[in-house]
Amino acid sequence: MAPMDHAPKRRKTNGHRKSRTIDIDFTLRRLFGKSTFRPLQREVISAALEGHDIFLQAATSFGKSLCYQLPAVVDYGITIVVSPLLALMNNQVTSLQAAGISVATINSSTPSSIRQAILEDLRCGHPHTRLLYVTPEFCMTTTFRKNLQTIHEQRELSRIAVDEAHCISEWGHDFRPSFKELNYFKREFPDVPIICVTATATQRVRDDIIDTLGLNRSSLKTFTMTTSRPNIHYEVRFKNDTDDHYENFVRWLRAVYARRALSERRTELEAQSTRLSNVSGIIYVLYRKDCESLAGRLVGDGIGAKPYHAGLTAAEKEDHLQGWVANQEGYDIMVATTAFGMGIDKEDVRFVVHWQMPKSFEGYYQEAGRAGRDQKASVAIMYYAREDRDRIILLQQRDAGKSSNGRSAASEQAVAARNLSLNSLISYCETTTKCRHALIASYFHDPETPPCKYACDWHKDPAGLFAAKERDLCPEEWSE
Ligand SMILES: Nc1ncnc2c1ncn2[C@@H]1O[C@H](COP(=O)(O)OP(=O)(O)OP(=O)(O)O)[C@@H](O)[C@H]1O
Repeated sequence: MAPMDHAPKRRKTNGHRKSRTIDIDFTLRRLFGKSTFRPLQREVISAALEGHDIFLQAATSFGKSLCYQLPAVVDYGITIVVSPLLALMNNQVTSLQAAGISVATINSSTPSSIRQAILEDLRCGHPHTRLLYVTPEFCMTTTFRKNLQTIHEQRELSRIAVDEAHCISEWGHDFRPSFKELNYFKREFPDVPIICVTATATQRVRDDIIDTLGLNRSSLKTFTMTTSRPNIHYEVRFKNDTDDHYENFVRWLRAVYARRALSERRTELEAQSTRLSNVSGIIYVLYRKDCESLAGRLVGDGIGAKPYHAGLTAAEKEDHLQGWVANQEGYDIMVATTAFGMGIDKEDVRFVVHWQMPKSFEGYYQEAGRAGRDQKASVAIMYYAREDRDRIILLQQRDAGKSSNGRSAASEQAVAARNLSLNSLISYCETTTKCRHALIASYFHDPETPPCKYACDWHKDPAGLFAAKERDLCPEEWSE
């Protein structure tokens, strides 16, 4: 059954965006259940409703999705949301449907009967659907493009939203070639505004996205916010290949449990019927085999953990994900390969651990950003070993070497950008003289250094950090 559509009635604009009074505060409260806008959300939404192309860059968990979802429900017609993440599409569709908004997705997991029903809705040119989430690959199909033509002729194509827009750029860390084809939208529908959102884009990536999509720079509104996540406590823990950092992690986790067991906190948790061990977290590992073995080891020690990687069956993945999202006993920690959790809006992730350093600065920031989306205090710990660093450098060099024959200048630059990102992350790990929040802000060229109220290892104990590095890392001459 189609969900009830509580959104205000659509108004056609005969091709012109009339300035009209829309009570976006009312919609925010009634449909999205939020009492106030976060800083800048109102400005972005107003600019979208005025018909501007928009580039929005803001920290993880800022609330970027609302900036295209709210205009979609108060405006006329349909908004097409292009996203590279299946989880994001499914997660957003579920929560918007629960709010009574007419929303749909076509992706590889959409059953064919539902896909047909959605395409039927589009074919008429006056779709009932307000937001349609699709992959960049689907945007290239002839049927979809034909449907879009019809909708556009009926003046019902409201706007295009591109989520995780850094994927468009060859210099972005998640580059997907099919994203390059998204220039189709401005070519075919120059009057339809585009809003792109991302948490991670350097100036160069930003320029590349704007050029690739063919956005009009003179009318483009760019909003770049700080990348700062003040509620995340960033920490680097040093190790070397001879250390098994498992004990170090379990000790830390048990100390967290112990703090929750202190009388006042315990009473509070009991009143909320929350388990003492319900400290939700993600451990990112680089290799699939580590997923299984680490999850198994944690379970052996009585800690609820599940693996999540591409080798699991769809049913296993679904079970592990749902159990984790619902804070079920036995599912507290997801041990996952990279990128797990992107697009999944689980608010109460209290910690993110990188079992090894990841491959890029942006990837690290995005993954650590899964923590504390409810704005409450959370922890991001990275275990750093110079041996891991060297293995990753080697892998990167091999990958670059494989594609070096006949490489274009642009690809050369992309390789250079990846090296820069990795080197910056190495430098972040090796630095023991600066605030972690400041280092992150500096990588993303934030105009201001964010305040840090003892929310990083350096601010908390600079001497201890320095001593740990000296003591625990393998000396440089051994790590060659
Ligand atoms: N004005 C608001 N008031 C309260 N909560 C909000 C508001 N806007 C968004 N949120 C909530 O903030 C959380 C994060 O929003 P969203 O998923 O859009 O993040 P994002 O900016 O896309 O982050 P990421 O890049 O990490 O995916 C969601 O739970 C959302 O409901």
